[in-house]
Amino acid sequence: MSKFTAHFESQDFPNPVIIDCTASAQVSQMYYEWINKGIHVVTPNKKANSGAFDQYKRIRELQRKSRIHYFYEATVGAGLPIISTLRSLVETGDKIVKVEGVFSGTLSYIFNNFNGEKSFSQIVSEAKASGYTEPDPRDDLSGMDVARKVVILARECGLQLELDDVKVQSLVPEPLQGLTSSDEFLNELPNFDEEMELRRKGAEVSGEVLRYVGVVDVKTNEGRVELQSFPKSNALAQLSGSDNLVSFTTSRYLRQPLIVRGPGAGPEVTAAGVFSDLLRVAFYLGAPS
Ligand SMILES: NC(=O)C1=CN([C@@H]2O[C@H](COP(=O)(O)OP(=O)(O)OC[C@H]3O[C@@H](n4cnc5c(N)ncnc54)[C@H](OP(=O)(O)O)[C@@H]3O)[C@@H](O)[C@H]2O)C=CC1
Ligand SMILES: N[C@@H](CC=O)C(=O)O
Repeated sequence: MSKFTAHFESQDFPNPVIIDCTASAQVSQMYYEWINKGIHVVTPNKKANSGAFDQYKRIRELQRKSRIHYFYEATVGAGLPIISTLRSLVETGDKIVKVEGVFSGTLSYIFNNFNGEKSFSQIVSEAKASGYTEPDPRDDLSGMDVARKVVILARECGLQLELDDVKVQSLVPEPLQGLTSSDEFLNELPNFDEEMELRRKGAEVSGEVLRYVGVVDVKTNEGRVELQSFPKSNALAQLSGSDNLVSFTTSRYLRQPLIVRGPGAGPEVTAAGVFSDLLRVAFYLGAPS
């Protein structure tokens, strides 16, 4: 842990909460210790819940048997109520069949704006400047950020999925996969604009648009992340900005899935998601609502 060490003990404060707003796996490895010390944890960081299943299970079991809270609503959909919706479906006895849709604000923004007016690399830079991407945008373009969300949602559904089990279609051009820095990657990306433009035109000639989707299939115990083309009449084709659209097909919502849609990335909505979790901790601890 180079930059960060939590020095305080829980008894120094009446109800300590640590909010981890990094994307660091190292920081997320501290959660067990913090919860064990009586420190509540709130985070938009996906690393703990999409890391090794045993570690995740250890945290969840400790948190369940302690009176310590661990909230991570913003790990999927930023400020949108995705985790809480899924939880309330499961807790009220519904059976989840499938969770699918656009889970990435960055890739939504990119494909919602990739209409022939600007190059692919230009739109990637805009997504980064808008604060939608991960600290390293390759995490978005490689599909790993969506794959992590697929794992998080799958585990909420009761599956024991590991990140490696998710089939991922990466959008990082093969020759750029070995680059060490994200700056180098962004500098090289324009060289592959033509390749992406061909894919876009391929969908366009059939009257379709490209969308990057994630799927948790509970029946087959599978997760996948892929670029698909959709007719313009499809709800996914009508997204705008950084919209996420998450569709829950369940026993209760079988013919007509329950849908949550809205901006799914960016500093404001993410901060709101994290703040809402913090208020929930305070409320559960007895603060007036
Ligand atoms: N941006 C978004 O729309 C959303 C983001 N999230 C999640 O929120 C988290 C943060 O994302 P975002 O705010 O965009 O990323 P940023 O890169 O803007 O912020 C990350 C911050 O974490 C700090 N940091 C990194 N490692 C450490 C460490 N070991 N100790 C202390 N500080 C550290 C960085 O400091 P420094 O700059 O000094 O390196 C930086 O200030 C990620 O986990 C992301 O997945 C979730 C939902 C939406
Ligand atoms: N980079 C992510 C941020 C939220 O998780 C995204 O684009 O969705």
